[in-house]
Amino acid sequence: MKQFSKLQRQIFAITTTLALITIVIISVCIASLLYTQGIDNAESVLRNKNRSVTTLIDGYVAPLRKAVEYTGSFASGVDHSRFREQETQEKILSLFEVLQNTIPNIHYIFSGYENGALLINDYTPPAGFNAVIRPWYQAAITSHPLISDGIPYQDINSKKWLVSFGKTLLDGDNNIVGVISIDAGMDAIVKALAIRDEKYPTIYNFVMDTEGKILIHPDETLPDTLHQEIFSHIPEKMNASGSLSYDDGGQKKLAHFNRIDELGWIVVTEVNLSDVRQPILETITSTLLMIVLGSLFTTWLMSYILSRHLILPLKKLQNRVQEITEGKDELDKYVFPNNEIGKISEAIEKLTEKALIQKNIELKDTNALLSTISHTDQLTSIANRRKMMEVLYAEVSRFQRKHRPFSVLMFDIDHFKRVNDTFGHEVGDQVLIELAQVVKATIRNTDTLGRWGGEEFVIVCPNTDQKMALNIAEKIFSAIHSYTFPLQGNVTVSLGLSEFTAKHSLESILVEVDQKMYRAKQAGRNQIQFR
Ligand SMILES: Nc1nc2c(ncn2[C@@H]2O[C@H](COP(=O)(O)OP(=O)(O)OP(=O)(O)O)[C@@H](O)[C@H]2O)c(=O)[nH]1
Repeated sequence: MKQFSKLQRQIFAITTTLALITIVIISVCIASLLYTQGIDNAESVLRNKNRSVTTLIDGYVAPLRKAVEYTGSFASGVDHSRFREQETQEKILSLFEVLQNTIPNIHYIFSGYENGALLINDYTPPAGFNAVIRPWYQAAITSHPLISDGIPYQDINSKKWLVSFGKTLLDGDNNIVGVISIDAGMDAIVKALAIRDEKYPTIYNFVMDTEGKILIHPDETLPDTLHQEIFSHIPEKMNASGSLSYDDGGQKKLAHFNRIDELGWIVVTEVNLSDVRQPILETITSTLLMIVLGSLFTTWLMSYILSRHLILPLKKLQNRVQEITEGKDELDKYVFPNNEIGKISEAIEKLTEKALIQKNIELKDTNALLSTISHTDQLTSIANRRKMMEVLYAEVSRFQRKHRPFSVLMFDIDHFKRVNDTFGHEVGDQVLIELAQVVKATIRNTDTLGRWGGEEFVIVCPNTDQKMALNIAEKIFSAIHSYTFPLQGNVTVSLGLSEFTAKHSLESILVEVDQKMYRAKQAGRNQIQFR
């Protein structure tokens, strides 16, 4: 699994926290905005529906009321005060017929008179019929001189819902002689009220009168009942229209009403609040979901971009520094970005390289010093026994590969114990130092002089056969003899030498020169043994 760096986790934590805070703030704002908008929208739907139903009812009723006005006026050419005359009755009935045929919604058009008589086409009133006591007659009298409010009623025979408008008929002296009335079918109105809405399935319309009595309702069992719940919420000082919310037996409702004053009707359009809230909550949920997903994606994208621009160069820098310190030849191919981080990274990279080069130089110097120390005799500053072994090993190898001759000389100061005993150890040391310098000055640069131990010395001479070695030994002898040491004067040495041959090994030639040196001692010291 991919390991995230600490910086990546911190960037992710910061961006996520900021995103969550933003999500919460935006969510609350958007949720309240959407809720308010949703309710406004529902109110606007209610208002529009209510208005269209009201307009439809208005349009439906207006010609009927006009017909009532026209029929009852002298403009129709009928004098209703002469209703008892046969000729007038025929005139009235033929006018009714014309109106019934031209205005589509008229179910019945009829007139009643103060003597109880009824004038109507295609209907025979039952025996003893008295127009004056009929509700439509009384309503028109009550509303005089205006047209009576539209009163819905169910026809006994057809069971159809009808609405009735009536108006008083006057003689020349403005005395009431009867009532003209039109009954119109309410099918179209009931149909308009019953139209459903796809978005809000519980929307419906109904009509009630100014006392809260339901006049027309899609549920045909309800007319003639009181609707106290909504009526109590409609403002007493009656506005032409308005919105309200109320509690209808535990069901919260949102409603809009419109008054049709000339009918005394209130058209109400209402909907269950839960029905309105449902789509709002769905919109809020889906919107918030999109916001959350969008924000989380943006957060991830921000983290990714920040990581690419901030963390990747730093990681590469870390790798590069590691590679430099590990001394890798081929460095990562990554090119740092052209920004502050890239510039800092390049500077650190250069600094690391510089520091490493400096360290390497110091290390080389230290190693060289260590090598010198480990190969140098502390007292005389010439090669020590370890160095001489290395030189010998190298010469033996070269001899074996290239058959290049070389010789080994070993010498020891004669009676050195006496020097120490007579003049002290420090003088002895000084003799060793000076002797080494004298010998070193005598031999070639290519020859290596080393202290083998105590007062014993070894010289390895490359490209030197036995004869040449003897020559060197004699030069050394002559140099030592001619050197005068400050306190003890002259010293002598006993020397053994051998040329390395194919029969020798590194160990055997050392044993051999040591034995020759011993023989020189035995033979009286201050001499060279080469056989
Ligand atoms: N001052 C000093 N003396 C040393 C050092 N190394 C060895 N010696 C002395 O060298 C002397 C060697 O004595 P011996 O082995 O008896 O040899 P010698 O007295 O030189 O006699 P021959 O070799 O037989 O001629 C001893 O007294 C050692 O203490 C050193 O580094 N400094």
